[in-house]
Amino acid sequence: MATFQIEGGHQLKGEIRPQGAKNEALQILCAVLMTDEKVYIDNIPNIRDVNKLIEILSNLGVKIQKLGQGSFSFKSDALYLDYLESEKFKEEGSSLRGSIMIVGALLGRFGKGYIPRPGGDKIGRRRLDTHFGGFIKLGAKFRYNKEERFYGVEAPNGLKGVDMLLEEASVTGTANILMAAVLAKGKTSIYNAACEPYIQQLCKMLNSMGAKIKGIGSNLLHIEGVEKLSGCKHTVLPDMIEIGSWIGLAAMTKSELTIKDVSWKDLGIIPETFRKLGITVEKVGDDIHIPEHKSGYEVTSFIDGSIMNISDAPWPGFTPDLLSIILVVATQARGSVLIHQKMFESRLFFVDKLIDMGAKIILCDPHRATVIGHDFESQLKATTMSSPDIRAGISLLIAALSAKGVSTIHNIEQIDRGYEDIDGRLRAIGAKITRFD
Ligand SMILES: CC(=O)N[C@H]1[C@@H](OP(=O)(O)OP(=O)(O)OC[C@H]2O[C@@H](n3ccc(=O)[nH]c3=O)[C@H](O)[C@@H]2O)O[C@H](CO)[C@@H](O)[C@@H]1O
Ligand SMILES: C=C(OP(=O)(O)O)C(=O)O
Repeated sequence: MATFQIEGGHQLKGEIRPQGAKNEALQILCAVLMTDEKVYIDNIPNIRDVNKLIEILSNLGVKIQKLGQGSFSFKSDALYLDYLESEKFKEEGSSLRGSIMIVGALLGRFGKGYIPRPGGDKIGRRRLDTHFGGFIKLGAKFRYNKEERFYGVEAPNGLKGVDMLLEEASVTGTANILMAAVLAKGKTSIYNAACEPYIQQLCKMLNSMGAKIKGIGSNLLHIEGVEKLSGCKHTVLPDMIEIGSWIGLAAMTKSELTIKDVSWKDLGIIPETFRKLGITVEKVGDDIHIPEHKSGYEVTSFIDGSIMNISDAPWPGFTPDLLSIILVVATQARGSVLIHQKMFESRLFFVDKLIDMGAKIILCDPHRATVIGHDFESQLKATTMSSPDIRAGISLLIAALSAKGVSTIHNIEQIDRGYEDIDGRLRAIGAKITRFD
């Protein structure tokens, strides 16, 4: 278990370039399985989850070439599908969430796909019903081995297009069903589809490979099945969750930061949500500039004067992955805010650690926490903690960077799952952080 030691209370300054998006890269990497031609991808982040998925692809027989930093080519012309039934795959496939999307890609192309119960953050129930319900509607036979928690879908005679209404707008579920449907016979429609920028990117990539997807960006996708896909070139967007993390870090440490080339058009409601906490988020070309918040930041209130409430919702609502960061930033705001994590039921428990550090938070129930901001009148105190999940981990890191004294964070592998060279990049803007492996 690796550890960070952080000397908090220092102001940071400089420019940050966001990494490629973790959750887009995981979708895009699965899509390389859908053609026997070469696929070139740029801006792939060098993070644990993505590297694990690349390893799974390599074990499946994908020929992978690293062409430069973040640039790779993939050729899936001779796959070892037997690997899918090996013990090795049962171990590797269950180590991250993103691996689930190889099922749709393989089912579409080869008529079969298998996966052990995928990993990812332990932040609540993470059901796969939407995924498998969609495959079954496309004509696949489903089997589940309860003992081994191993899922399988098979369609030896191919998939058949169908109209479907998803039970929930699942992000990886939509990506999975979409990949299967583009190679099904006939027309499919997916209503209540997730429509976040990363799904849009997947649709654009598949279309550039020869797929016929319409309705991109909406919650109703129309797909006309094709027989075969070809190679393509694709560039992964900057990571909006990382961008939000830098905004939160800048405000909390009263630092001036410029976040370069953020792709504003794909940030949706994210900048506006940080503004609700009183944070100045300036648009400078395609960069975000956060000025030094010398006199803190004040939570806005609703028109009727009622207390501010920030909650998550499927896109274009506010992403659940940034709520932990919003929560930590609220601990130093002027005013109070109710954080409502609607999607995941175990994601707010990390507030105990913030309370230990002196933050004023009432955990109302597993989904809601009220934060009463300190307005910088009292600094958080350094402590020793362990990172329970990726976003709680980065939030605790932000808290530690703003706190008085030296903090220790254990289990930083959680942070490394989604943040590339986080300590190196923090040191480059003036943070005092050391990694112990
Ligand atoms: C690898 C990856 O891409 N992971 C992301 C993906 O996970 P993932 O695709 O696993 O998450 P889902 O979109 O399936 O659902 C997340 C949770 O929200 C609930 N839910 C979902 C949709 C809905 O309309 N109502 C509802 O309550 C689900 O029951 C589930 O508990 O999307 C999540 C939601 O943005 C993000 O937190 C994860 O970072
Ligand atoms: C929940 C997350 O990731 P995963 O779905 O990979 O666990 C996240 O990125 O915040």
